[in-house]
Amino acid sequence: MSMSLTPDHFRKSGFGLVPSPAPFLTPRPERRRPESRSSDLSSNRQDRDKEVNVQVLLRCRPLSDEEQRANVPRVISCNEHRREVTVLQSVANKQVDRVFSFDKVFGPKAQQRSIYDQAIAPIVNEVLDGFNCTVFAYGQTGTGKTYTMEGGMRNKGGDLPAEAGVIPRAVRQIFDILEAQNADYSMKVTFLELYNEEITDLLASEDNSRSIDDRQKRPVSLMEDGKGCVVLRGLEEEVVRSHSVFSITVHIKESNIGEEELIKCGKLNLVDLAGSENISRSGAREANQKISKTVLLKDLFLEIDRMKEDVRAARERNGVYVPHDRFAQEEAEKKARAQKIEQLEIELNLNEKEVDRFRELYMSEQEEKLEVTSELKDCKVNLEKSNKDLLDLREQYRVAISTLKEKEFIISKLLYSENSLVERAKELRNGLQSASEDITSLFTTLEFEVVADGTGLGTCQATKALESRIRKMADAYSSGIESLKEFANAMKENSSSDLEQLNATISSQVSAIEQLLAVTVSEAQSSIEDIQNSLREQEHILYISTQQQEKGLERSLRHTQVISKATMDFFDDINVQASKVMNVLEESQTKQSDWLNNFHQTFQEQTAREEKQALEDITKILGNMTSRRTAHVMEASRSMQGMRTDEHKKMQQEMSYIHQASSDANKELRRHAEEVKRNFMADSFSVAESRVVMETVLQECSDKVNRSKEQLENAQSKVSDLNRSSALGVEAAVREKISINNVAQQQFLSASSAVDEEFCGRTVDVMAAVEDSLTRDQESTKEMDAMATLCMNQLKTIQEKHGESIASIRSKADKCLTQDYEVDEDTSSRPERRVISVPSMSSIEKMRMSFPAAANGSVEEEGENVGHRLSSPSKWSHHHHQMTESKNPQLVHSSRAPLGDVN
Ligand SMILES: Nc1ncnc2c1ncn2[C@@H]1O[C@H](COP(=O)(O)OP(=O)(O)OP(=O)(O)O)[C@@H](O)[C@H]1O
Repeated sequence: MSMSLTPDHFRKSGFGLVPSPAPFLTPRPERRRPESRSSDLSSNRQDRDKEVNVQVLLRCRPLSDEEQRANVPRVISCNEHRREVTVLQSVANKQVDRVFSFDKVFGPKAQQRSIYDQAIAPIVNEVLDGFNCTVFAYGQTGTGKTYTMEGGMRNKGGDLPAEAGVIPRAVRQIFDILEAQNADYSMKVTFLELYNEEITDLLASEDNSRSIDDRQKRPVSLMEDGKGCVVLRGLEEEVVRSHSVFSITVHIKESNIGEEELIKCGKLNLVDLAGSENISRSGAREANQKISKTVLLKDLFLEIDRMKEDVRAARERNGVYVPHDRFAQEEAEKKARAQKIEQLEIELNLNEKEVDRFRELYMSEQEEKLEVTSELKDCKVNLEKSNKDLLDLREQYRVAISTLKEKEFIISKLLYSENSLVERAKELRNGLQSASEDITSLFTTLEFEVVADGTGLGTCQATKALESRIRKMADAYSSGIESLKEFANAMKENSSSDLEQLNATISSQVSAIEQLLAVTVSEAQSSIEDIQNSLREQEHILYISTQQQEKGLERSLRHTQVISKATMDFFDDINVQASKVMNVLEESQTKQSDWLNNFHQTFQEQTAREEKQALEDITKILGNMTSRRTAHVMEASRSMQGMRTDEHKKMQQEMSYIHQASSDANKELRRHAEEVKRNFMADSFSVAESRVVMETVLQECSDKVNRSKEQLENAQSKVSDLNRSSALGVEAAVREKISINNVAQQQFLSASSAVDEEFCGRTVDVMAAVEDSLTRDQESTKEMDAMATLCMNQLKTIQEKHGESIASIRSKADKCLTQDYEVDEDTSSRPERRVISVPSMSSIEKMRMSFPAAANGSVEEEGENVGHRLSSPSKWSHHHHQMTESKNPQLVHSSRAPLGDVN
């Protein structure tokens, strides 16, 4: 037997038994897959099934007890591993074997369970996945087709027996799987027999009697088989020619997607074909003997489908019944439904208008979005431009800052110099004041000296003091210049420090501006990012709302289509029913008209006959004729009443049909209307939601744009304020410093000019004093020269004339010197005073003036030296002392000990 898993209308599969010279069993090496042989069949099955829709499997039954007893030779050898069947043949004592390949080979030891698990269970799984599959058994009579498909049905306490075939196992597997999945399902089973080109529903109880009757009527020929046995030839052929089709249709509720219910529908046909050798042998299909078995099977399947369609149509026809009392109600419901449909159409129109409005709103929002995007782009461009301007301004600001730094440095230096100069000018002024006081005191002293002394010695001391004062003044002037230099340096340092301070202030302002700019830029960027995010969000929301609207539209369209289809079906049904009613009415009218015609004809014939008879016997027949007419009319009216009753019944039946159809349509319409209403409510709700969300998002977007605009304006105003304030601060500081510098400069100039004037005045005074002292010195020198000449003459005279009176002269000289010394003795501790207190030459000369003229020659010589020596009083005494010691030892000696020589 071979089992073929063949394609059905949509897909698959088959089964076949026993090798025979059939097209199925031709070697097909292209179907073999060596690489997949070793692997598990069940695991590879799905992959193969994707490519191969028809599989041919072979099952070889074991030899029966009878065959074993008869020692029937084996003619077939199965190789399950290689999936090959070898037909053993010996021709002329030569072994000529033929090898056939199949998709799967089951040997004699294969059990029902393993065959089912390997070959049928995957197909049942695919049926439960929603595919249509067919398994049919094909082979010669007695090869085990029925055993394989049905098997032993003996039940062992609820479990399937080991010999149970494909059909009970498939049913059991389907129930087990669906119950395990706790699925919501329905299963329909038909068991049809195709017998003598007629279909019999084996599960329909009322048809059994007829088929049994039909079969009982069939002639059976009783024949001898030549071996002493009797064969029921006719019965055998007819029985083996029957095909059986066991169909399982499964509807499984898959899941709900929204309002829709998904239902999987799968169908499994398990076909047990008639013995393959009997079709040609029976003679019933002589014309088809040459037809290939594929064509035959196709024929059979088409016929099976046709029969199934007939059965379904018959069932549907018989199942539709509309009671009369529901007709009026359904009519009313129909009207209400029509109104409802109108209302729904109006609502649908309104919905469509609303959808159009939403679409326009969406388009306008898209346009607004585009505008916002363009504004954002403009804003970006402006921002970039302002950033560029800001960079330029920053560069200019940096240049200005560097210039300011330079100027500030110079200003700080100048300020420091000015301060130092002022300080130094003050010190110098003090110095000059003290110097002037000193000079004043000096002049006072000088005047005093001049007044007190009146000689060249006081003038010399005054000159020395003047020189020392001038030196001091020069020192003070140089120190003042030094201090001025220091003051200038200090001013320079002060200027640099001030400039550095200014620089630090400006740099801090610059950094503050930069920070402010950075913060502003980051804020602007964050606001731009916020705007972009909100735009993206808006896009997303618009996209979602559009999708939802589209879904809602699709849903409403679908429901509208369903409603219109249902309405169309309903009106078609009504048309059909109306046409049926019209047919019935026409039929009844034609029947009535026929009957009336017949009646008229009969009436005319009878009237003619009666008229003829009436001529013969008017009085006798007239009464009979009247009674007969009355009876005839009564009969006609009765028959008409019966016909009308039938018609009324038919009409009632048709009206009940219509009522049923309209109630069904009404229900469906109501359901669809509710569904449409629900969908519409959901759509409107989602649209309102999306509108609210879009409005809020747009509001947020506009708020963000306004905020960013305000931030930008704030930043710009802050930057400008900062620039202005920094510029004003810098300008004010610079002006202040410049004014301070100017004031300091003025002060410095005035102080320096005052000091200069004072110094010049002092210098002029000193110079005048010096000149005065010089002239005085010259005059005193001249006087002293004259006096020295006079003294020298007198000394020469004194030396020449009188040496004796030296003692007296010495004593007198001692006395004079002692007196002079006493007069000129210095009371102060200063050495100058001691110098000044040295006895002057005039006093000596005055003393000499009292001596005779003999001593004048030696005095003249000495007087020249004394006159010269007077110009340098400090040296003079010393030189005079030496001279007296070297040139006139007597004089020196006498000067040291005047009284000694004299005595
Ligand atoms: N694999 C098997 N193991 C044991 N017995 C089997 C096997 N296959 C078939 N048989 C037996 O062989 C006999 C014939 O089988 P079956 O009636 O199923 O053949 P068939 O092909 O259906 O014949 P037909 O075409 O006349 O219907 C039966 O008695 C059955 O029990």
